[in-house]
Parts: sequence; C-alpha cells; structure tokens
Amino acid sequence: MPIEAHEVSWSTAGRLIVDRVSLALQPGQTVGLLGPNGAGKSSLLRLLCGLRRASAGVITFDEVPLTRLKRRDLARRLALVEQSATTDADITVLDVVRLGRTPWRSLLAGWRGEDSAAVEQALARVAMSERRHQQWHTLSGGERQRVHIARALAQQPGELLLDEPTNHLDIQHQLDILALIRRLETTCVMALHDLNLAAMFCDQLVLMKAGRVVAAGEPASVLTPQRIHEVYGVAAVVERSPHHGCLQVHYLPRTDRPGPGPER
Ligand SMILES: Nc1ncnc2c1ncn2[C@@H]1O[C@H](COP(=O)(O)OP(=O)(O)OP(=O)(O)O)[C@@H](O)[C@H]1O
Repeated sequence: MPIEAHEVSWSTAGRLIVDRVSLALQPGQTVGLLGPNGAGKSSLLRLLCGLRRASAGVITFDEVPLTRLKRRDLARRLALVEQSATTDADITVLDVVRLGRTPWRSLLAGWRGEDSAAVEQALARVAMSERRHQQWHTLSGGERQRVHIARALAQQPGELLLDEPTNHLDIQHQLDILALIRRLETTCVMALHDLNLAAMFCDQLVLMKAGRVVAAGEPASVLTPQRIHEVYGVAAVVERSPHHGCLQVHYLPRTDRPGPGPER
C-alpha cells in the first residue's frame, strides 16, 4: 500500500484536531477528502506528507514509517499542492514549475533533458505553456493554482496530495484539472468541498467531521442523504445522473427560514 495511516491523531494548543484516523490508499487511486470547514482535512494532508508530526499513530509509505524515510526520498515520491501556497514575486511561471525538479537534481549534475521534458509536459497538462515567461505576480488566482499543480506534476511524484485544487478555478478549469488528476497513474488525495465534483472524479471518498473519519469508500456508499445531513446539517436528495452516470447531490433549501429559494 503506498500510504497508510494507522490511528493517526494530531493535537495542537490542547485541542485534538485529527482524531485516530486510519486510511489505506490503493495505488493509482484518486481519493477525495471531504468534510465541513475545520473538519481536519488540511491537517490530515499535512500529516500525510510529514509537514506535521502525528501526536499518536503511525503513517507508512510502502510499509516504511514516514519518520524513517529520508527527506530527499520523501521529496521525490510525494508532492503537495497547498491551498494558499505563496511563491516569491519576482519569478516567472517557468521558474516556479522548474522548482518541481529540485528533489531530482544533484549539486553536481546540471539541468538535464529529462528535467526540461518533465517541465514542458507539466506546463502543457495545465494549459500554461504559452504563459511560461509571464511574471508570477501578474497571474490570476486560477492561473497560479494551475501553475502550482504543474510544479507538482513536474516533480513526477508517486503520490500527489492536493488541498482544494479547484479553489479559484472557473468551471471549465475545475473540470479539466480534476479530469487530469483522475487520469494520472499517481495516487492522489485531494481535499474538496464540492460533493458533486468529488463524486464525478474520485474513486474513493473519505468523509471527515471534527477530526474523525465518519465514512470511507466508494462515492455511493459515502454520499447518502443521511450522512450529508449528519455531517453538513443539510437536507439533500442523491441520485445517479442520467447524463454522466455519476452521483448527483441536490441540496434542498431549508424550510425554516425565509430567503431565496428555487423559483416556483
Ligand atoms: N496550527 C494550528 N493551531 C491551532 N489550530 C489549528 C492549527 N491548524 C489547524 N487548526 C485548527 O484545526 C481545525 C482543522 O483545521 P483544518 O485546516 O485541518 O480544517 P479543514 O477541514 O481543512 O478546513 P477548511 O475546509 O476550512 O479548509 C480548525 O479548527 C483549525 O482552526
């Protein structure tokens, strides 16, 4: 199993944020991490990539505890795309994506053909090749997001962790990026808020609430009206779309408060 978490917990400032989470990611799968604001999705992603140290429990990569892996080995196999990753202002798109090659380069070897090929392929995959010389600070939020994803792809990781990768993206780019992530042979775990996109593009879903996993499995077993109500406090109808065959969640407006609802 590429990544496994065994009863992993993380506390900070006396508060339990991630509470005995166990996961086993199948190679090549795309896993969606769902849950309300503050459920612990980002914290769990940071634990899985070693940016946070678990207070209890063990995370393993191919059965080797994360704490025993060398930093460079971890950097080669795992990439993280964070929600609000910042990057130095005076650099170009190309410079940012080239950073993805850092774990593969040695002090002695120069820039190699395979590094250029990985960078070019990554830029093309997020449709940013033509913007390669644009200054980073002049990009829109969505373009920055795509460049961060390209940087992670240039790294050619075995596992890719993404924190809300569709944040800032228009609907076309949300669909394109999620389809791209789904096609990758890489094992991907991504925190998402949109349940419908999660159902369309993820093989497995992990639903969190207050630091705990409340359900995990295929979308149909996780996205039930009962669970959506229990976790988000929202009434919903779930059906299989006749158009694309994936689950579709229809949220029902609350009836106990006045306000805009569907046109009658
Ligand atoms: N370093 C920290 N110090 C104190 N509290 C923290 C820290 N990191 C996270 N938290 C708290 O832990 C909880 C979970 O945060 P986290 O960012 O993991 O949630 P999330 O599920 O990713 O939320 P969102 O959907 O809003 O991004 C939040 O209540 C947050 O305030």
